Amino acid sequence: MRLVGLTGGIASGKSTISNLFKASGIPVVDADIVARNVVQKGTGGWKKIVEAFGNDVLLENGEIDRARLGQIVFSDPEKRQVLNRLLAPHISSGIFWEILKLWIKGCKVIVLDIPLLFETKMDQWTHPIIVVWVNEATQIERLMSRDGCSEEQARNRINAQLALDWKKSQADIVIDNSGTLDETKKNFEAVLRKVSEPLTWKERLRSRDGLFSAVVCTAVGVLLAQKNLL
Ligand SMILES: CC(C)(COP(=O)(O)OP(=O)(O)OC[C@H]1O[C@@H](n2cnc3c(N)ncnc32)[C@H](O)[C@@H]1O)[C@@H](O)C(=O)NCCC(=O)NCCS
Ligand SMILES: Nc1ncnc2c1ncn2[C@@H]1O[C@H](COP(=O)(O)OP(=O)(O)OP(=O)(O)O)[C@@H](O)[C@H]1O
Repeated sequence: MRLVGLTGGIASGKSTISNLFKASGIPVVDADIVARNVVQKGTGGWKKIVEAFGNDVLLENGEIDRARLGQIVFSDPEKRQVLNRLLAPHISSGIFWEILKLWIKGCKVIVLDIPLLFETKMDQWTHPIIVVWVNEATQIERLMSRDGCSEEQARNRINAQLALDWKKSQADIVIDNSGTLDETKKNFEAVLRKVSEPLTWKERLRSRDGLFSAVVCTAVGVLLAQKNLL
């Protein structure tokens, strides 16, 4: 099994690229969706948030008021660290279960769309690592227009993550998404070819079928050896 890391900066275009992967038949685990599921009303993550941040971050229906919590944590690094620390175990185990489900199905290549791949050190589990990069002016412009936020709020969100240029320097593959969507789709074709290359031996052993073959071969080997010894 090949675990492809997909990351970048906020609003750099990760979801745009993960949609292209999905359209090409490659399954994607989306850490933002996992992070939303683990804080649904009544879950362990929800309880921890209410304990730490109080009822002020709840909507009338009891769900987390994401806009309110976002305002708090993106303007206060200490509170953001608290939130990160509380949710990290829930998010990583949620991602693990999603991978396990796809492994059981026999998927050989899985894309992990994780905005904080480097920040959470999950990069060590993925190869290759794809970084979706945009220049800063474009990133701010797209973030403001998508989320309807001010430039200051956009900069706060960008500064809550490691620098996108540094992430770019750590990437195996960089997708420059500063141009038009058509240009990005064209760049994506080469990336898809690279990601879909035949699995290495190690990756094959990590896949469901590879592990099954290894177990069968070992069992047959042991049986033959026992027969020869008798
Ligand atoms: C703060 C919250 C409530 C804001 O919710 P909101 O719906 O406005 O944003 P959403 O969840 O869609 O995230 C949008 C983007 O913000 C960035 N982001 C989210 N959380 C963080 C964080 N803790 N630090 C830095 N950037 C973050 C990511 O690039 C993400 O793609 C929410 O982002 C959250 O619960 N974050 C903590 C969980 C987390 O770490 N998520 C990232 C998964 S790796
Ligand atoms: N090449 C492009 N040209 C124009 N707009 C784009 C391009 N790529 C992405 N966008 C737009 O920019 C915004 C951010 O893109 P997207 O949601 O894919 O980023 P993201 O990295 O997944 O964001 P987040 O970190 O918040 O999850 C969206 O409104 C999207 O439609």
